[in-house]
Amino acid sequence: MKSAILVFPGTNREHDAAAALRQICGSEPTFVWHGETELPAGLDLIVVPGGFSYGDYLRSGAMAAQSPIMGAVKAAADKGVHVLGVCNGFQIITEAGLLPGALMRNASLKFVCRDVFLSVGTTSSAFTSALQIGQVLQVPVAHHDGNYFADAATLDQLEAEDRIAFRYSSPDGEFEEGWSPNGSQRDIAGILSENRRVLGLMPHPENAIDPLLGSTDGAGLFRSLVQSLVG
Ligand SMILES: NC(=O)CC[C@H](N)C(=O)O
Repeated sequence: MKSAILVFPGTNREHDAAAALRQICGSEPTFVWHGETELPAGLDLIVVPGGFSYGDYLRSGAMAAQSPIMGAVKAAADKGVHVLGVCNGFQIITEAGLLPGALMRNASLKFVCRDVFLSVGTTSSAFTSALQIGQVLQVPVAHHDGNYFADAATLDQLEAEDRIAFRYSSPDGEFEEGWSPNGSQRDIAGILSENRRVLGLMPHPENAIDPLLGSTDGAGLFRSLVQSLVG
């Protein structure tokens, strides 16, 4: 599996993403600086990792979305290359127009850093194929702008097209008040693009791959990728 991890000024999870790709997918990623205009040839996966690109100034992800490398990312996505945006990466690819909606300030107006529970919404994507629908994953979040917003028509479309990959839930997989860390519309934690090859999610699966970190539930996403993308 050939993968690239983008690095912007202020990115801080690129090595966590690299560790997950190494440990679970058995592949060594290439780091690509935001000022580049080309990506390595023959990529299967582009990871846009978490962090505080451009210090979250203006709006989280808004400035990074205008970086030189994003033209190549959009062109690759148009050709069907898989793109995984985690946390700030989700914000960046949404600002770049690869996914609909926006990530707004958490409803609490506070930075939230803790484990959350995610219910798997679909297994029909390369990111979720090794999971089960309704399976509950314990994965950490660390953000202040994770409140997913889209208009009702877009949310209905995401649901109708089975594009909600993950929802915040209780540990039993129930959608009850109090479990979402940020007030996202319809408890959305992660969504897929129309062609199902771009996934953006706020929680950090790359930080839940080792028992020492309290959970290995994030490993299933990387296992799905390696099963789906390595033929
Ligand atoms: N961990 C992250 O990627 C954080 C994303 C962004 N800086 C926020 O706080 O919302």
